[in-house]
Amino acid sequence: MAQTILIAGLGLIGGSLALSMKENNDNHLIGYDIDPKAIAYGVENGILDEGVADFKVGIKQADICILAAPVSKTIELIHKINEVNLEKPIIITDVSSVKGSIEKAAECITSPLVTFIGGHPMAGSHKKGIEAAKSHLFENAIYILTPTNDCPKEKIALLKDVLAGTKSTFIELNPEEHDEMTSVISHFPHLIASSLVHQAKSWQTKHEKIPSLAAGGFRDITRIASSNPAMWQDIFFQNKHVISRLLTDWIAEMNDLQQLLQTDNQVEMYDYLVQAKEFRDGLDKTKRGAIPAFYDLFVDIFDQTGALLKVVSLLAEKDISIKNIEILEIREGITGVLRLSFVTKEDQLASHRHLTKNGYETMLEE
Ligand SMILES: NC(=O)C1=CN([C@@H]2O[C@H](COP(=O)(O)OP(=O)(O)OC[C@H]3O[C@@H](n4cnc5c(N)ncnc54)[C@H](O)[C@@H]3O)[C@@H](O)[C@H]2O)C=CC1
Ligand SMILES: O=C(O)C(=O)Cc1ccc(O)cc1
Repeated sequence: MAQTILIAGLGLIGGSLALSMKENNDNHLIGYDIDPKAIAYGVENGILDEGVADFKVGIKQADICILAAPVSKTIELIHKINEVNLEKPIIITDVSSVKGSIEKAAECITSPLVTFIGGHPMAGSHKKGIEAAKSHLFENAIYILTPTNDCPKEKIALLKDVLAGTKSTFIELNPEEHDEMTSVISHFPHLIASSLVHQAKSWQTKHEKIPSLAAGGFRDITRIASSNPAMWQDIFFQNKHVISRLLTDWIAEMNDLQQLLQTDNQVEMYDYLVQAKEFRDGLDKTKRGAIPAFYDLFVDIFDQTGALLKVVSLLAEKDISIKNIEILEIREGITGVLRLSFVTKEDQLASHRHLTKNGYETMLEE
């Protein structure tokens, strides 16, 4: 049955969810945002069927409401629900990167017409705003739901059905598990990535060439530091207890490493690196992680006019779609390296075969 869906918060995630739902069903999509420009963009570009200037007006019409504002603003919207005189049953979900504080706010909802099911699609980008929204953003990603134990199964099934266009895989967790796990694999790494960038920035005062030396490894490990600072600041404070615990463990571990260096303990340092490599390599052998990554292929090229075009044309011949291209280590007149990213392993392997056949030296990222 067609549903009326309100999306409150029309940014990267709200906009992408709207697009993914629009492609796959005939539901009526209403959008609300504190920024009227986001609503106008959604309506003018056919992402939404309708915009509303008042959250309370939108939620009264909706069968399903998706809260997609920053976490702290989503909590404020949840508190507003009690001010609305709802007239029909509604499923309310959210997309926040933190679930404990959201669940706590949802416990305050008094209306028996509301079923609250926390949600978190585990995909994103460094961009923000509805202009950056993509219908395929959540494809192959894990979509976490945090229903309470007494949540009716048919309501969970209906929500999954409405979100089917995301083409993500749903898993159910409780909010505590969610906040610990996402802290380990997403929130805390973000904090460390930003701190590494700060370290490079402060050493730049001594060595001004640091930015031009910052190569593959540094760029890989700090990529996420380029994401939306306002969003991450909010996430850190909403999940501050878990992040704080991880930070304490991390500081202790850094002190241990300092100790190994100062006591010239090469054996234990080697062991530390081997264990990290084994765990990291094991991650790649199992399934792709919760946040979709890409399959990379490194291709040696010569810095000649048209070198990039030649590689791209060869892959186009085979109808292979490239997700991302990065030129690494290019220096005038000598070989450089292209990093090509693919969505599937098949595309990665087919590109490897085709480019090798055409005389290119390539290296697969295993
Ligand atoms: N960006 C990412 O990579 C991911 C973000 N998330 C979560 O999604 C949520 C939204 O993030 P993005 O879409 O990336 O942010 P965004 O900055 O692109 O969009 C947020 C939107 O919410 C609107 N907004 C702010 N306060 C509001 C309020 N009180 N009422 C209605 N709208 C309001 C803003 O005007 C903006 O349009 C956050 O809770 C974040 O934790 C979840 C997965 C990935
Ligand atoms: O691309 C990445 O590595 C991300 O970290 C994207 C992301 C950001 C926030 C989330 O809550 C979930 C996923």
